[in-house]
Amino acid sequence: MPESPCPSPREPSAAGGGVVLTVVVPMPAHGGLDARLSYRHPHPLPSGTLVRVPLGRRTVLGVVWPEAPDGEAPAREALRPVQEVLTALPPLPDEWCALVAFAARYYQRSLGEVALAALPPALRALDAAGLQRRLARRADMTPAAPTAPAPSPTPDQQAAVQAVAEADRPVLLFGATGSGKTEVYLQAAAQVLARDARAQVLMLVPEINLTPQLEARVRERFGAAVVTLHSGLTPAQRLRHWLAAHLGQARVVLGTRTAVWTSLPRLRLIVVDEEHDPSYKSQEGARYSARDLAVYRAHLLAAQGCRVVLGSATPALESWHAALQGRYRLVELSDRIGGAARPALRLLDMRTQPRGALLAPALLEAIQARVARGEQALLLLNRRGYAPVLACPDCGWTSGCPHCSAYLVFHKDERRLRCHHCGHAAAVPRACPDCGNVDLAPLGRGTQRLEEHLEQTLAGLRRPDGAPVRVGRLDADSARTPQQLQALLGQVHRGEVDVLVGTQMVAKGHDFRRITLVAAVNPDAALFASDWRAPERLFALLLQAGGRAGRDATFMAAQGSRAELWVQTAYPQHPLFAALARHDYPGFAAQQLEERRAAGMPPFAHQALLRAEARTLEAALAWLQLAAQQTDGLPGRAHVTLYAPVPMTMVRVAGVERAQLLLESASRPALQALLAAWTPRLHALRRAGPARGLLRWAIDVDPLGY
Ligand SMILES: Nc1ncnc2c1ncn2[C@@H]1O[C@H](COP(=O)(O)OP(=O)(O)OP(=O)(O)O)[C@@H](O)[C@H]1O
Ligand SMILES: [Zn+2]
Repeated sequence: MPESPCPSPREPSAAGGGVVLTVVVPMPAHGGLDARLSYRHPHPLPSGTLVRVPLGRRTVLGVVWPEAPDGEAPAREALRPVQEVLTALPPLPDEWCALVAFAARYYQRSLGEVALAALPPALRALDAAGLQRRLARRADMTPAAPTAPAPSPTPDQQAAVQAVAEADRPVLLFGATGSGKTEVYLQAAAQVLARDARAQVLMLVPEINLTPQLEARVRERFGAAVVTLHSGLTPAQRLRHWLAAHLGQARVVLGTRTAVWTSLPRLRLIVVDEEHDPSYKSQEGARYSARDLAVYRAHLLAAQGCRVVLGSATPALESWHAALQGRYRLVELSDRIGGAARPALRLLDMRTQPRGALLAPALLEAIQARVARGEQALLLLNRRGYAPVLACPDCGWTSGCPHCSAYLVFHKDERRLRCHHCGHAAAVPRACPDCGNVDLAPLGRGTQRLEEHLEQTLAGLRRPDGAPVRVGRLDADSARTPQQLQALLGQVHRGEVDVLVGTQMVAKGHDFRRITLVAAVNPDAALFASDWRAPERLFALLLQAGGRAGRDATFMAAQGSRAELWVQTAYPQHPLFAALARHDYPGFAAQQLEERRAAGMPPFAHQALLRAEARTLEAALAWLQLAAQQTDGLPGRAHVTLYAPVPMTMVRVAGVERAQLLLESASRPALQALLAAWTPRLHALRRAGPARGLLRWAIDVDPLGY
């Protein structure tokens, strides 16, 4: 990422009896202002101070801002007084302001939008009195002594912890699944906290509810000094946790993507677990990457000795490339804890299996044998529902969504057809709407169908204790609430479920101890998807899924069992599988990077998308065409390639047509210069209103998917 100077606090200028303050207010860039406004106040206030100021007829939360680095004067029309200063809170740290300023600039959003979205929503509604009451009510967070002792680190882990402490650049912790990366994060955190009685640690994870074990582990280790920040909290909880972090009482913040914005006055270590996970990239508002911002944040705090660790068994190719170039320090954990073997790959050539078989007979036998021995099996099928389409074999009717360019998925248990994109639901028709045929057939397979199939085929099978086999399913339907999810995960951990079927949710960092066999039922679609990141994603998914097998070396030895990853595919010769069989991420990455280099794709080029949504596809495309013309003569233009506007792969969602324009450049500064000059032109173009029917547009810098 490009560097940005930390803006220096502004010397307030005299105006009337007091001073003029620059305050950032919640305002989207569409107004043509950059969301910095001037207000009067009797005396100077440090930058980062939270204030309440009038904006139009409302009173809003604002942040006293350091003067713009270019000294450009903010709009002065509205020299109204600051209404209230939230003196109960210390100002937001300079580094926080610098992070927000950078993100607004880099992702082409208004400062006010980014700054206010980075604060807890409940804070926006509080006045000084309300805040005082909140603070008084807050329970005292006395840092409790750790409740669980740390295991003694392996030599590899010890070396990794030391490398983190000594690193002069971001660390990429590359370690196989189950190699003890989490333990490295915990020990590195413990070291930082022990060295400085006020130091704080930020741990980012892709998803908190899916891996409650991790939260439990962090809490066991650091006691009451831990707070979480994620979307599952109530607004009041979120505010309470945020305040604890901002006031320095929370020493460890464990959170998802949005937690990267937490105000942490003494941040000294940032961990990004499973750094390859696409959920670190926001898909709305400012489309930021929490991983990239974490790296930038540590860079802002380099002088204070803040470190950042990105960890994964399958790093994003961008991160891997940075490590190869030496921009990141590569630290490896080479073995699984306890010497557990990595799963052996078994490819099942589906071209030679009985036609229409959901599971190859050999795989079914293997599952039966394992369950009969008291082991667990995990089956990955990345489609929820019973069947992805309902079809009429007579006339060819298919269950299309009336609002989207997608099929309605057949959910057998509720007898409904559901669109997974817009939420549209309809009863299953009794007969074909086109020809009246009553024998409609589900096409393809989803997790519900696989679950049903397994329940039928395994019906006679017994576990070692004589009990019948239990099949469980983990997907967005079976785990609609956090409670359902917790209950299901608990059943798997306690061994009450023998065969677990699920979407990619089953592949995430679970530490299930008795799983010995993992199978990918139908991964082929991803091999040839139009998205050029698909192979990278599939490799990560399969390797991570396989990583759930055989994690407990003692259990494996006692069972005399061998961890296996089975993959059903019609393309067993695909090079991706050869690399997977060798557990060879570096080999896979080298081959992918070579392809990307040859094709001039990221990380060898930098991209941005202009997306447009409109009532008609023509309107969306026409607006993108106008937008493209606006790039004429802009700085950086000569070094940026503009592609023709195209419909998105999923062109229609919820009745809205979507199109996009890709910009690409070998030079990030050139692309940034162009975007910065282009954005105000686009706002002006929109205000002038030449494109009828346009609903929204947005720029996505470093997009992850098309
Ligand atoms: N030094 C150690 N001594 C004993 N047990 C350990 C040690 N380090 C880790 N473990 C245990 O080994 C298992 C795997 O470790 P951990 O969860 O840290 O791995 P990981 O690399 O984060 O895994 P994944 O990437 O698959 O989520 C856990 O049950 C953990 O408690
Ligand atoms: Zn739909």
